[in-house]
Amino acid sequence: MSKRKPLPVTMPPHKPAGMTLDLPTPASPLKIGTRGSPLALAQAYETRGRLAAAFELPETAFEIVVIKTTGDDRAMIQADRPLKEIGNKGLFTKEIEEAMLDGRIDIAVHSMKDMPVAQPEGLLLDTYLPREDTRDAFICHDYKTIHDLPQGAVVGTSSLRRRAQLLFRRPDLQVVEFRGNVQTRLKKLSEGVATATFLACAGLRRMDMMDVANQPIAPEDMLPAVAQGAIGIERRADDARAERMLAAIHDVPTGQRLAAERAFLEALDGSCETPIAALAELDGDSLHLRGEILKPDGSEAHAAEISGLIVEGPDMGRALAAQLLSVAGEGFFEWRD
Ligand SMILES: NCc1[nH]cc(CCC(=O)O)c1CC(=O)O
Repeated sequence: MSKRKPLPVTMPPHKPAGMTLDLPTPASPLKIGTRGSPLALAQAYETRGRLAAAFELPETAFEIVVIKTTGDDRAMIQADRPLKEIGNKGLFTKEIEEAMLDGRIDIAVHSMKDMPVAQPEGLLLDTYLPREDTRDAFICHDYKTIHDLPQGAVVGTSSLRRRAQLLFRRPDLQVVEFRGNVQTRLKKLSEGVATATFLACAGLRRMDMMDVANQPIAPEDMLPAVAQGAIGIERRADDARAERMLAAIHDVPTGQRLAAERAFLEALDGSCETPIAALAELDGDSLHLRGEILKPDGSEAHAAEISGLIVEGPDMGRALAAQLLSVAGEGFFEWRD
């Protein structure tokens, strides 16, 4: 009986002839594009850390390139002006995607909940890091839950979804615009501009601010935004190096969940102007999807859920959207232009 000699551990993985992996080096780094907010930077560092670990590269083989977007421009974004008036399509992504198409950056790191369902020609957004906590947190110094807030209390949020969900439960409350990054909003809260606000647990965790998120809200009480808690990494469709590198850090379960949630969003033709919530969860080989649509003033809300095989996720997303649209009836989206 002949035994095969085990391969020496130092032997490089088999590569077909002519296909070099062409990894980045400090002299020729992989350029990671990101916005400059503390949360965006934390997400870019996490991406860099995972890529460096997967390919045993030093951090200097990567360059973080901060890109200012229209959405970050303080003069453009006056605190009291609704984002939809400024034209929110690509507000936080346009300049980053242009930089990628120009080759100034190789990949871009995004919060998936801020990303439209379709990307510009030539770009792909199909890599996701393992999803964080998907819940919203109730941020309030004096009260534990929405229901404990006094009559007429002021709540700050710039999220149409959170505003609608809140007013659906507590029509007496007053909602004020709370623009800016997480730190800015927390500052406004401590200055007394509002009694309470909401922030995603995921963002707080990624910035090591879990003490702030001490009042997480169950999805039964506030269904999160589509893709909340997921980081996505975008690349040029023709960049073979980026494709191979990102494949090594992609989280398949997160991709399956987002496929169902984003199909739901797409079927509703959702944008930042539409209060839409959805959450997919996996259990073995099945997927459970919950969805909700609301009127912006919280006067009406419709929720439904669906279960099936993971592979049917996108179909379930579309089916759930169709079901909610038929329940809501024609005219539900009438306020939309
Ligand atoms: N729109 C801003 C935004 N985009 C993603 C997150 C949090 C992180 C995430 O949900 O992945 C936040 C801030 C917040 O909602 O508290």
